[in-house]
Amino acid sequence: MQTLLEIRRLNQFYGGSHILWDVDMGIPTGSCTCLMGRNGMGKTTLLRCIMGLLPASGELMYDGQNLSPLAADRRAGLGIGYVPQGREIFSQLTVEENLRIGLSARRNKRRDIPEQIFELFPVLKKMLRRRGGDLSGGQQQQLAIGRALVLEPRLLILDEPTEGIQPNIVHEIGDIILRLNREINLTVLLVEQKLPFARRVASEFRILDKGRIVAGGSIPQLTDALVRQHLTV
Ligand SMILES: Nc1ncnc2c1ncn2[C@@H]1O[C@H](COP(=O)(O)OP(=O)(O)OP(=O)(O)O)[C@@H](O)[C@H]1O
Repeated sequence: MQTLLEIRRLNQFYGGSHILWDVDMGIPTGSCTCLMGRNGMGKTTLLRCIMGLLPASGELMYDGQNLSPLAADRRAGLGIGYVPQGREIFSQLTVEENLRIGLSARRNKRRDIPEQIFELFPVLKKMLRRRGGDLSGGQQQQLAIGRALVLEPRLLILDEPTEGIQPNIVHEIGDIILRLNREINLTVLLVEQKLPFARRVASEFRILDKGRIVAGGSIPQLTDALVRQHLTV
């Protein structure tokens, strides 16, 4: 199995607190890998380290390239799309303006929004002139994913995309992630707390417990014992 992103001995500190401890993790090319763990175990922190939004020591190799010396915008430009926790939609900007923000990180100078985004999210086309703040939670999540896809990434990183979203829309977000992964061949790294959702969309899992990777494998290897030990509250 080829690895698109390889993390080796990653350590991260917030001031004096040691948050991530010698994290070793590989994201197989073509996988949908779910990073799991209870609240406060370091999942968001790890994603932010990958994106270059937080400093960390250790090795980060993406498609054979060393990411460590690169600033966040350069990492995005290599084809890593990021949908942050809480979505971070600009509520005063229109849907179109929010999508255009994603274009700024592109390597080539293409300046139009790829049509594929509107095929995936028809609602965004209908709402192009509406302000981001007027969209529902589910629509905002679609906009946040759309904005990350404007880069035409190879790796898409999503931080709890179903948080605060109505159950019927959660299923729809799952369908979209499955399509991106299976049809468009995007490699996906996802933080997700909802177990049925993770089991449905992911092919691989990794578990963080107190800042350390304590388990991982393919989704059928995510046993009830592991769930009890590391995930249930
Ligand atoms: N800006 C910060 N300064 C200091 N400590 C922080 C900061 N952000 C997070 N932490 C601490 O780092 C640890 C990991 O937080 P992180 O948000 O990465 O966890 P998480 O697994 O993503 O949790 P959640 O599911 O609640 O988002 C927590 O103990 C948290 O209190």
